[in-house]
Amino acid sequence: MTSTTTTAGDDHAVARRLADSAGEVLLGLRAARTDLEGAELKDAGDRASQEHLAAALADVRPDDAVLSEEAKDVGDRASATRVWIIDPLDGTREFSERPREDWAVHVALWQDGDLVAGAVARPAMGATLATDAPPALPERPGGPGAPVRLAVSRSRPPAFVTALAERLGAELVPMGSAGVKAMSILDGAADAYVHAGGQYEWDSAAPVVVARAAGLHTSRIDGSPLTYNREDPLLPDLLICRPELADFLLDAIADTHATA
Ligand SMILES: Nc1ncnc2c1ncn2[C@@H]1O[C@H](COP(=O)(O)O)[C@@H](OP(=O)(O)O)[C@H]1O
Ligand SMILES: [Mg+2]
Repeated sequence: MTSTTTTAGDDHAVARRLADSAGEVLLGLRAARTDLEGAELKDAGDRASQEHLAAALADVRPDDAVLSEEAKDVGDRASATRVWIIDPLDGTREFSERPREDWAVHVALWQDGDLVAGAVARPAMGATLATDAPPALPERPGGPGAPVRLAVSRSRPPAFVTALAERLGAELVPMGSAGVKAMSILDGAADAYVHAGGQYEWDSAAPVVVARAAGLHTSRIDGSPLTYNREDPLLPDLLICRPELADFLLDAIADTHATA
């Protein structure tokens, strides 16, 4: 683990540093353990990143609670005032498919009712985005009239997304990892990320807080707010998109559901 002290940096900087250092652990593991593949590589990655992040958080933020995909949800996390919501390896499948780059580390902080800081590291791409320095949203290539590009899961795209894409004349951009899909909007490679059918708070917390800091729209697919640190961490659907497309996409999603 990288050396840290309890006073080192504000929460935004801590989120970035932890996501980056966990990414280094994962890159090192993937390079060194050429004997591992498939489920063994996935498990080794989940475990190594979880151990790193748990130790780092215990060091720099010992009084805060943690909700992680890879740790038992114990104690009174849901009634805590500060909770780090982490996914040590998002896009686990893609991590195990060398040399794919579409996997991420998610580190977010929830405080007093909402997400307040976070980072999404994309270690194999060398591209971390965080709330300490949110990027400016690039122009849409082709301008406002260009077909909408929807980032979707490459392994389990929600059934309604195909119908939605047909309704919109949109292009599907399949890739792994919720964080990679959300950040692809900030890279200018997609215009929206639509998901439904299952996911958990750790899959979307860091992507959502970084997306919001950069001015993107974030909501459930019915337009209601995404809320975090609930007793049950199931958070099965979301829409993250360029702000000027939000009403258009929410209407189209509602129409698609109405006619399904
Ligand atoms: N229907 C579903 N139910 C539960 N989790 C889902 C899901 N669809 C996607 N996810 C989770 O969302 C993340 C991104 O998935 P995808 O790449 O398919 O879009 C993955 O996280 P993990 O890799 O952390 O498990 C995946 O497990
Ligand atoms: Mg995940």
